[in-house]
Amino acid sequence: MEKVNIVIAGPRGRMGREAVKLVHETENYHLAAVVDRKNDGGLLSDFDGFLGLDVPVYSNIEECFQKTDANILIDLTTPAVGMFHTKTALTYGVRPVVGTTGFTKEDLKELENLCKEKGLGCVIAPNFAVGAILMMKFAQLAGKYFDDVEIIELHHDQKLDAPSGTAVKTAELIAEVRESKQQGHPQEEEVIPGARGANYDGMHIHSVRLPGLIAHQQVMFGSAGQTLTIRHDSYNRASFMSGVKLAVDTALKVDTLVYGLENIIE
Ligand SMILES: NC(=O)C1=CN([C@@H]2O[C@H](COP(=O)(O)OP(=O)(O)OC[C@H]3O[C@@H](n4cnc5c(N)ncnc54)[C@H](O)[C@@H]3O)[C@@H](O)[C@H]2O)C=CC1
Ligand SMILES: O=C(O)C1=N[C@H](C(=O)O)C[C@H](O)C1
Repeated sequence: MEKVNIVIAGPRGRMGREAVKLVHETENYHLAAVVDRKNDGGLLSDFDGFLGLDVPVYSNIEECFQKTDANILIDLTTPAVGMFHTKTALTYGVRPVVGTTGFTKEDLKELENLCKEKGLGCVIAPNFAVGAILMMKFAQLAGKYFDDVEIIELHHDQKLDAPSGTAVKTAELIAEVRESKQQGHPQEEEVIPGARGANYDGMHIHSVRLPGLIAHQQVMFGSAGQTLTIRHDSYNRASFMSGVKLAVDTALKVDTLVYGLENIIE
């Protein structure tokens, strides 16, 4: 079987390191190159923790795609560069699998059009963990029966974006099935600005950042005399890797943008 040539952007990050391991250990995958801000022209094995991985490092993603026969880009970088990397990949005929969060609705529309134009698959997954996908699906189901919901997402304190991509996606999924509603007392006032969190179509999203946490989310529904809480916890980044593999295999098969693994997991 021919191997899938994969480029990873952000290989030394918390997620990138796990993704390197996944690609290295998967029989039909080949780590063709990495994109890193450091060590342009060197090898991944020059960095600590990548012994034996003599994979070329590029700092310029365009140069990487010009010199590498890549099928897939796995992007695990930052909101600031994720969009540029994804667009560049599609321009070079490379199918992106994007874990990086912080994409706007406009970004997604632009990428959807670019995928159509190029006839290429792309998977953007705000969360790769199967349990988190189920948590979002269960929350969407509960959203049909409860009008009031608060989303509390909890992450490590090195996270750049708030609210998390998962929290935004959860709110989007609930908004698809719920009548729009401004929650809480109509005259409620924030004594300290931000106390009620972010507002998505009347739902409130609260972002907790603490050292010691990894990635967690609780979706709380309430109605007269009852609450329902749906919670998911990722205790390590390995929890995301089966979803990354599913996303790679899907991006190779489809010719459109897939936003969210809930569209793949039935
Ligand atoms: N979809 C999912 O299931 C998950 C998504 N994430 C998202 O993935 C992204 C990465 O998360 P972490 O690994 O925790 O962050 P991290 O900060 O540990 O890693 C990011 C890496 O990107 C690198 N980077 C930044 N700019 C770059 C550039 N121009 N070219 C190449 N590399 C560049 C940094 O040097 C760093 O090594 C974030 O957006 C996060 O929200 C994180 C966990 C799970
Ligand atoms: O930055 C993280 O760590 C995570 N980011 C994703 C998000 O923004 O939802 C997925 C997961 O929650 C971990």
